Amino acid sequence: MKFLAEEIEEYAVLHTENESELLKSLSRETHANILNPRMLSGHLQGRFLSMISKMIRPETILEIGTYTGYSAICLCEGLRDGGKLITIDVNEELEIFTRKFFSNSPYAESIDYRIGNALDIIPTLTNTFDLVFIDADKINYSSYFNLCLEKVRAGGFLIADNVLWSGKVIQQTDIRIDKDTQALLDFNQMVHEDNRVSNVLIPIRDGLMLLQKI
Ligand SMILES: C[S@@+](CC[C@H](N)C(=O)[O-])C[C@H]1O[C@@H](n2cnc3c(N)ncnc32)[C@H](O)[C@@H]1O
Repeated sequence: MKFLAEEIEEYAVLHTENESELLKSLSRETHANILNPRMLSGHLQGRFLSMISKMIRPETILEIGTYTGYSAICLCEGLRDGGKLITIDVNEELEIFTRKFFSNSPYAESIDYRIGNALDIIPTLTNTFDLVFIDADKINYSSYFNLCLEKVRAGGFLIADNVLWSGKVIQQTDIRIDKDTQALLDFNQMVHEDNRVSNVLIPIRDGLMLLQKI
């Protein structure tokens, strides 16, 4: 399900800041060479993440689900001088491709790229985060939220991607609900009811849940 009419999305992109040349070539090369390129955040969402990061001016960001690094580079655009982004991905096959773009970006020194299962790595992190971006396996969204919340400073933010899951979150209940959809339904309900955070579900691209720790 598309949430925006195609013409409206095109108009929104046309009236949104351009991607950098680096992001354009990252997107092009991901589409040409890497499986599942639709996982990449893309122009409109990428500019949105960049803008959010520039509003927060984070010192420390955690990203769960690097893929080829598009959203990581967008989020780095708002980092304070000397700030750091830790990004985690379990897929080691993406490492060479992704590291090349990180090295060629202005944020080479700011990005700490870790290969491994986020469920194992997050508990080892001793940082306090200003911003967390959750964009990995949907089945573990609630676990990522629970693992990360204690590491987010009061007033800090979490963003979870794909929370509308192509509209499957509102599908008829007589159709069998798959595990990913159920995990997102549970996540959306859980954070909505959690009084430690305030939340807004933004229907951009595949749905972003924006959360602020109270
Ligand atoms: C949707 S993609 C991320 C897209 C990226 N954030 C962007 O916007 O360009 C999801 C990524 O999560 C990774 N992933 C899935 N399960 C994971 C896990 N348990 N730990 C770490 N990464 C995981 C996948 O390998 C995949 O690259």
